[in-house]
Amino acid sequence: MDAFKLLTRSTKLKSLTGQSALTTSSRIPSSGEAKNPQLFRYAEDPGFLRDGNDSKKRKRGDDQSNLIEDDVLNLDFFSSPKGPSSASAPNPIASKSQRRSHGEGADDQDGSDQNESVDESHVRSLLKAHKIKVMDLRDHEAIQSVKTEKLGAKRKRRKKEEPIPVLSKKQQKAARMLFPHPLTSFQQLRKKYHISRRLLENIVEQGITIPTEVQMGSLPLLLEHYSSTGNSQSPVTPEPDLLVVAPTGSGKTLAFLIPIINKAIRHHHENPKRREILTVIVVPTKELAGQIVNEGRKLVSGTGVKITSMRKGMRLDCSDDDTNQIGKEAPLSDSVSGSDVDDEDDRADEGGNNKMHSANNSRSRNTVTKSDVLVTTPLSLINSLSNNQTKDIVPMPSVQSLVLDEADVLLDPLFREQTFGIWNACTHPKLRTSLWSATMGSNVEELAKSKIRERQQSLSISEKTPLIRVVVGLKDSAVPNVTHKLIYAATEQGKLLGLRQLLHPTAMITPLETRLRPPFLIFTKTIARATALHSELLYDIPAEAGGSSRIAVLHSDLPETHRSEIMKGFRKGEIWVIITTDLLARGVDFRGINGVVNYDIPTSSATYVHRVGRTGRAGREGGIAVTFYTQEEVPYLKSIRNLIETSQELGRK
Ligand SMILES: Nc1ncnc2c1ncn2[C@@H]1O[C@H](COP(=O)(O)OP(=O)(O)OP(=O)(O)O)[C@@H](O)[C@H]1O
Repeated sequence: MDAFKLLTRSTKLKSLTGQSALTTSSRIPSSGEAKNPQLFRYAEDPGFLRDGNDSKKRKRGDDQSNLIEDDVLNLDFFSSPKGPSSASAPNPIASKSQRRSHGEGADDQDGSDQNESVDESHVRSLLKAHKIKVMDLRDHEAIQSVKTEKLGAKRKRRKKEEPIPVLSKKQQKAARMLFPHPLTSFQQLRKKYHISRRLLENIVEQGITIPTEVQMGSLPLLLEHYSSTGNSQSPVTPEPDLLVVAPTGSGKTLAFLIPIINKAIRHHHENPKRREILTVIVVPTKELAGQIVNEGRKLVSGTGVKITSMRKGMRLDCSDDDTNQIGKEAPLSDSVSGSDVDDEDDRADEGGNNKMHSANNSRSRNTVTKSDVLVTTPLSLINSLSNNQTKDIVPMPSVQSLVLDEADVLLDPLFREQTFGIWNACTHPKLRTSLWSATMGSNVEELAKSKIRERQQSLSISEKTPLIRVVVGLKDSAVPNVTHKLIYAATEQGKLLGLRQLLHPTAMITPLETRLRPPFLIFTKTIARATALHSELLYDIPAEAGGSSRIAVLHSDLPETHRSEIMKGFRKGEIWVIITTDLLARGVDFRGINGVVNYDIPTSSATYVHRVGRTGRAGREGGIAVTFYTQEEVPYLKSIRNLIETSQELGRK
């Protein structure tokens, strides 16, 4: 009897278009990098752009542009009003003729490759094809006031007493849509945005050649203010605060690292004797912090920029006075003491990071970090700034960029107070904040908006900067390139049986599309269940194949060194299966993971999105997400099923 089939009333989800079971299993994430890391890559078919201009689609586009009245088109949240610099900063919503009259055409010919000579309709087609939506999130009043100012000035010329019309909601929505030129090649980073040559070399050296959608949409916004001269003394447009929602594995890390590293390189250039923390990146887990530092170190190689992860006992040197100079001993005080970080220790990978702390505990307690970029969990930094919460939080006046990665979790009640504490500690008047995640509810947007407003008021900052939102694909949806299986297991015993069949697939009874080849992750809802499942499966892998060493359990109760060892072992391919909790659900990037098993059903859609997003990264095809559920877990099924259908729909479009 086919026990597996008996237990598996597999839900009837439509299969992805053109994705047969055979192709799913013949090309799996562990078989290598995708040729193209983009998720919505049918955009590369030139026919698509032709289609994008066909009558049906054009009609939709025209509808949209029809909504944008002439006057609304004049709204330009980016450009500085006049001056030579504004000529070459492409106004994302100005008409072609307006841009020509501002001399933008000349810039196209001068500095950049042919992609930049694209006209506005092509820009819109590109953004649409790659499912990139950019929107100004400022309050209606702010938009209205820009509108009013512009209209007011115009009408003054026409007829003084004429009342200023109020924008309808529809018009306001249309006015908020922005169409910035997307980044179509990494070479543009240098040609157009003048990033450091070495930084570009470091990107290219990693074999990164095609920008992903989130990079296409967000990098121009974060770099545009230097696009004219390459000189930070004269930024041409205000750098915005940014909210980015883009699928898991779509390259958000690179999208926020490139601008902040470039900023640090400029800072060193302009202040050769000064090193201070310019950027704080806050993440929910130590695993993610370690990973970002590793990614960052590849990018900063040879640039003089230093990126460090926050460790227990580490003291920060946040002073912005001249005593904080490279090569000089930092001043000692209550919150700032000790010597500089040993580069050797500091350069280590995740395991090494911890090595320093455990092997040299007393020394690390006095460590000062004089890094340019600090990556930290909320609690580690708060503890460091408040002497383990025994004193007031020390401000960090030098920090100019605050990055909240997995922002929805960081603004969740669990972390919110700590995250806001860090945000408040960043007192630089020009602080820019960016929030990144694959899922972001509207409450997060509202929280971010009100925090930015509150901070500006409390620090009496009069400069009004744009708050821009970039969305790639559909907000809060799972990656479209993963095959989802919902498997009814009836009971706990049924789950175990089902899982064993994934571990030991038998051609006869395991459906082809459900075969899961290592490496993969198994998620449980609690540490206790993860531990129990690990004990249960420990001897399932035969000794000839490596036995119990191939399967590990990872959760937050384990010592940091142990956690790092497991992460390293998995990355090296020594460990094949990790049983874990939601500790590894977010941000962690193991490139060639073939699948994810939800041994316990996720209790929220966001958790589902992040867990299954550990596979199918950077455009890799063939990842599988298997979710077991028992009778008790049925109530959670509906939202997950809807989410899967939406993501499949997205993949088909
Ligand atoms: N342009 C690119 N070309 C090829 N690979 C890329 C590119 N950009 C990023 N990657 C790779 O894609 C993988 C996923 O990137 P990253 O971890 O930044 O995703 P993410 O969007 O932050 O995902 P998550 O939401 O899960 O945190 C990484 O291995 C990264 O090196």
